[in-house]
Amino acid sequence: MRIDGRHYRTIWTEDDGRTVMTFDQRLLPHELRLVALKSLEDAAQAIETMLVRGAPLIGATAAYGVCLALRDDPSDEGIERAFERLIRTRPTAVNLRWALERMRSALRNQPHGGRLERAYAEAARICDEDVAICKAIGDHGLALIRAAAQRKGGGPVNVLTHCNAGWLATIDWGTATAPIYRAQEEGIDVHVWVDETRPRNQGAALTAFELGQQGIAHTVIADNVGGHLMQHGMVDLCIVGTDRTTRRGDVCNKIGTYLKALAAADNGVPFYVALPSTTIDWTIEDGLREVPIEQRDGSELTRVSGRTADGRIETVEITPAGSPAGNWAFDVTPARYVTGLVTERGVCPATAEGLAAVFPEQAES
Ligand SMILES: CSC[C@H](O)[C@@H](O)C(=O)COP(=O)(O)O
Repeated sequence: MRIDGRHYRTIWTEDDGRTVMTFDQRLLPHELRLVALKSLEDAAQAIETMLVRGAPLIGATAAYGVCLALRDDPSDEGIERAFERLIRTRPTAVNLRWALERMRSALRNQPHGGRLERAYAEAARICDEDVAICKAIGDHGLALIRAAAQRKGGGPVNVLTHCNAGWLATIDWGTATAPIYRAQEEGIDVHVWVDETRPRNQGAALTAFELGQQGIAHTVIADNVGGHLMQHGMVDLCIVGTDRTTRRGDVCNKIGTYLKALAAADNGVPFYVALPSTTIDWTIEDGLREVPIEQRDGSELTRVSGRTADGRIETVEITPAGSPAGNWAFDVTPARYVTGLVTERGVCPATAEGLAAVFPEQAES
């Protein structure tokens, strides 16, 4: 996707093909700062500090983190050390584990000599596949937006989204945003309600930024507005992403997603979740009991940052000193509130049978 007219992916290699480049998402939309990741520790800290974020991008960064680790130590122990360091960086997005396991099985039992090349090639394949997967999600989701446009028979299709499941969260295209970008290509009139997504404001900062850069009509709304808009017929469909979806279709996503799903169910608004197969955790069923929910520092809630009129980034306190803050970063939407899962192989019901029909080889393993 484009920033100031130039095409970027969110992660790429430069120079000798070994320096891993990304940009610091904590500074967007105010500054586009490119960052070179040069070591395992750089990659791990980029994930931990949310310099990069979003389930597929977390996975891809971890894959490159393994490559960077192998530059210092290509032994089996080196691979294990990298795995152990990276798996601890963030607990909820399952793409992290998926990417690390894939790297480990591509490298284990391979001669030490060619390991580094093999690692970089595998990480690049993970990225290329993610781009193709997101594009395919876009094609399948496009049919849903097209159908909404036909039902409506005029005026923009209003899509509500939460957090940033856009191209910044993936390698390119995004998951929830891919159908929107495809709709734009098809000339469908589309408008996006962008939940601000407190406390880190991924919607207000990142989704609004990327939609604006691609010329998509959008409006940023406070997190509590969506229900009101749905009651007044102002939302045609919701499309959100996910950090981990269980084999029976329970969806873990950014905190607040569940409340949007409840409001959508109460108002008969279709609620879709766009996801690559790499975000399905086939090892678990019950999202409420089995998905580890990240709890983050309360300061994310008690402080806000933004750019001042003279261009400085400032952080200010918004709560009384001493008030404790609870900061759960994700919640689980039970499958019964999900109208459909938009995957790279098509749209399916959020049920064990629905997912098994689309991914039979995974469901049986
Ligand atoms: C496609 S990324 C996963 C989600 O869709 C996204 O909404 C999300 O929750 C990302 O969380 P983050 O904490 O910013 O990494």
